[in-house]
Amino acid sequence: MSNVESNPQLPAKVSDIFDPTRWRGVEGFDLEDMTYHRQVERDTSGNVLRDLPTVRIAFNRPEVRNAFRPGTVDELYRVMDHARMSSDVATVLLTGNGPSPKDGGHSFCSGGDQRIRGRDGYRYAEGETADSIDPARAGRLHILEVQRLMRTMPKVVIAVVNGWAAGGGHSLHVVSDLTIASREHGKFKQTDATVGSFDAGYGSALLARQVGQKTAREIFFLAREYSAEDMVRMGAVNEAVDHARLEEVALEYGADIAKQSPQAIRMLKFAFNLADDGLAGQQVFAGEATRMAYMTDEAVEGRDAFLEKRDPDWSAHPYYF
Ligand SMILES: CC(C)(COP(=O)(O)OP(=O)(O)OC[C@H]1O[C@@H](n2cnc3c(N)ncnc32)[C@H](O)[C@@H]1OP(=O)(O)O)[C@@H](O)C(=O)NCCC(=O)NCCSC(=O)c1cc(O)c2ccccc2c1O
Repeated sequence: MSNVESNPQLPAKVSDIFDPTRWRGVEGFDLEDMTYHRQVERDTSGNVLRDLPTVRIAFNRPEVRNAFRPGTVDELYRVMDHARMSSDVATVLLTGNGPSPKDGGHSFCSGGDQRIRGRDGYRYAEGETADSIDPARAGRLHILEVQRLMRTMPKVVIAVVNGWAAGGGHSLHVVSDLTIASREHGKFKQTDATVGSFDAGYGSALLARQVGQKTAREIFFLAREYSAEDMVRMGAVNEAVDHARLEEVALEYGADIAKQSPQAIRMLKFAFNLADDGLAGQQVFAGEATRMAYMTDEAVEGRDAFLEKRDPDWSAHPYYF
């Protein structure tokens, strides 16, 4: 065992391809269904030298193919929002821990936990099954709130599909900015209609933008299984990667993203979203345009003139064409 690997500060190995030397657990979260790690550089003894600009968010219910229940979604939203507000984070990797201790199956996410699905959405429950549902709390469909957060956060979200992406898990990969998938274990299946559900928002409409109308309808209407290579051919996955190298390659993506201008990345993400997101997309893009405007001397003159109770002097600011 090397010095690094014997360092007691290393986080637990939460997944088969998780390299504890590349990460530290993010403190301040009491997580049950998710894990949250920050990429770090360590010295030869394994001590953290500095944080690096990628975070790893992972579903941690491999025994049910990383299905999400309301508490899982609450945790996912909290850590995703923390990543959104961390100004030194450029890239979010969304993945699943595993494989399953029960049968060795690999999963990214298999969508809503069907055992606690009620007639009004997914129900909070003390235990794992329907008999422990909390009747005082309404059903939730708030994975859609997570989708909107992923879509509107000014960071690149990469789905790192290490196993099954099914149902609502499939939609999470669709809404991610980029997807890389395990060549051996990455499997895609849109099971919504099989269980009487339908993501009629990003999960279907955005998929049709990515793969075309006929193919998207095939994926939803037939609920067939597709490999990572199939999805690369269809245009929904950027790259199929050897399973053992999946997280390493995801970090290489993160390193390349971190070489680009943060401002350019967020303007590009919001520009890619704009047409499909309508006025809500325009609002997000326009907010960043306003931020850039505030950085100019021209906008400073407008503010200063107001505070100094005088007319603004625009003479130094031409009508550019
Ligand atoms: C993902 C699979 C194709 C994998 O098949 P495989 O044969 O490899 O594994 P098993 O089927 O044997 O599963 C092992 C183990 O895990 C349990 N499990 C798997 N998925 C779930 C799940 N989603 N919920 C509960 N439990 C699950 C399975 O029962 C086994 O348990 P054992 O006790 O028997 O060991 C396959 O598992 C599969 O098809 N899974 C179901 C996928 C699915 O239909 N997901 C739900 C789709 S609907 C949805 O996600 C959804 C959620 C929302 O919140 C929405 C909100 C708004 C709009 C739409 C929404 C939406 O569509």
